[in-house]
Amino acid sequence: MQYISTRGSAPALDFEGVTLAGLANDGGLYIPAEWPRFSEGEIAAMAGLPYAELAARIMTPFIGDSLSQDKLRELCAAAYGRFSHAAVTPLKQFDEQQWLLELFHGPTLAFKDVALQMLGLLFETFLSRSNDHLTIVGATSGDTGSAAIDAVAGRERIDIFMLHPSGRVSDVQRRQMTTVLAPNVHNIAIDGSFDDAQAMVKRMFGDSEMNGRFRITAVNSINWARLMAQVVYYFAAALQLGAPQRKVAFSVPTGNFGDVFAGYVAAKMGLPIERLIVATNVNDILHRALSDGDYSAGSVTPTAAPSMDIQVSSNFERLLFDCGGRDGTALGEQMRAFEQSKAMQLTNSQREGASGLFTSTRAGADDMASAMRWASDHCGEIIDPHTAIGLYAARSTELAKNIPVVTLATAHPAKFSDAVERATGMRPALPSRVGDLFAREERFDELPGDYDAVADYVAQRATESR
Ligand SMILES: Cc1ncc(COP(=O)(O)O)c(C=O)c1O
Ligand SMILES: N[C@@H](CCOP(=O)(O)O)C(=O)O
Repeated sequence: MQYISTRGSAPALDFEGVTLAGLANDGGLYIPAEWPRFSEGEIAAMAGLPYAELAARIMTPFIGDSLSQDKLRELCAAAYGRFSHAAVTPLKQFDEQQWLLELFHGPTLAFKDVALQMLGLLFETFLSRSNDHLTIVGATSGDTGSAAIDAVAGRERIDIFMLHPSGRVSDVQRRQMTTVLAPNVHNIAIDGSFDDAQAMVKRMFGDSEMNGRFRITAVNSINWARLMAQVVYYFAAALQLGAPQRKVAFSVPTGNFGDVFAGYVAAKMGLPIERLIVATNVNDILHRALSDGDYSAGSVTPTAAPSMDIQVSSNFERLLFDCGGRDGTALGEQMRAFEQSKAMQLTNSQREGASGLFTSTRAGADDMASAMRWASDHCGEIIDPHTAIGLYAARSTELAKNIPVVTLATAHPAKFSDAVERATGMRPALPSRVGDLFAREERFDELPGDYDAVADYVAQRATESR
């Protein structure tokens, strides 16, 4: 399998190459040169497989000969062996049509673990071949940070620098990052939003001095391997609900467009998906883009679903590339203009391509709180604010009654206990697997939202640790 850049001028790479590269060197994102496709019979044969085996089957065509089948199965068993639920991503029924896919049974209580446990092992495997050293530079609105840190803390050939927006993540989210005191973990609170942090990370990839000296890679969903691993749970859920004979819809709480793009990939691979519902909070650039073509970023409004407080959604570029005729040169121009003006209008082919599968809904604070109360009052389930946005969108989208709608439960409610308590009157307790989080020492540095300050910090620490 070869991967190409959405901006058309970076070299094509194999799976090992894209995993270690993160972002393409023309500023684009890597995407498979063509979509692998399973037949209906091949999909039917996956029903009932244990999660780790299903993961190996789905990942095989993307990995090509970068890993042997034995090694791939070993890594999947290790990655998904750390989940606290035997099903890894269990499915629950809410009513005749509504279902919940719980993606938060990993070590850091959010869906990010599903991909990052695997990515940490992939980095380790590929680095052991070259004896090289990697510098991970990532941005987080709260969940990617802890999941990535958990996946690589203490690994000898890796340093991780994680930027979070100061004061804009929950206490649990911050502590899950800042109480990991392994010497290769460097937490930075920046003065700014997640978008500011993400822009600095992308700029560092294009900074030939930094990238040349430190071999920078990504743990954000700009890294293709993240999305590949997220495709698996769409198959897992749909197979339980009758796929490939029955179509299923998914409602996905969306920020950086990675999770829902993994659903799009599942559809491209042959999974019969009726609709992908993109659920946003008031930071609704994706809702505006999908409903009337207006992709223009305003300033970020802090909400009770902080992980979705994002305006510039990295993975939307992958969709625009695939739906808009895979013209990297044209998309490169369109994206560079967007980076300057922070506004663009989707082309007709991009809009038509997206409308076949995607629909979108924006949820305000009251919509989110009422969805939390509905889940609690009618189904006895406490859900987190991000999941609530997905559930609100799922329940407000008109679909035929025989189509099951699966809301992705992206985080454990205890990560956002204040917001959950405000909406439902109930305060969810932290599961014992995160331990004594509030008794642990924290360590992080604060930096201004300034690229040079962050680059100097990374350069100094990365040099010291070699
Ligand atoms: C809990 C939670 N829900 C939803 C999202 C949105 O997912 P994505 O950025 O893949 O669209 C995030 C952050 O990414 C998150 O942490
Ligand atoms: N919500 C995310 C933001 C980063 O998204 P990613 O999926 O691209 O890593 C977070 O929690 O950090």
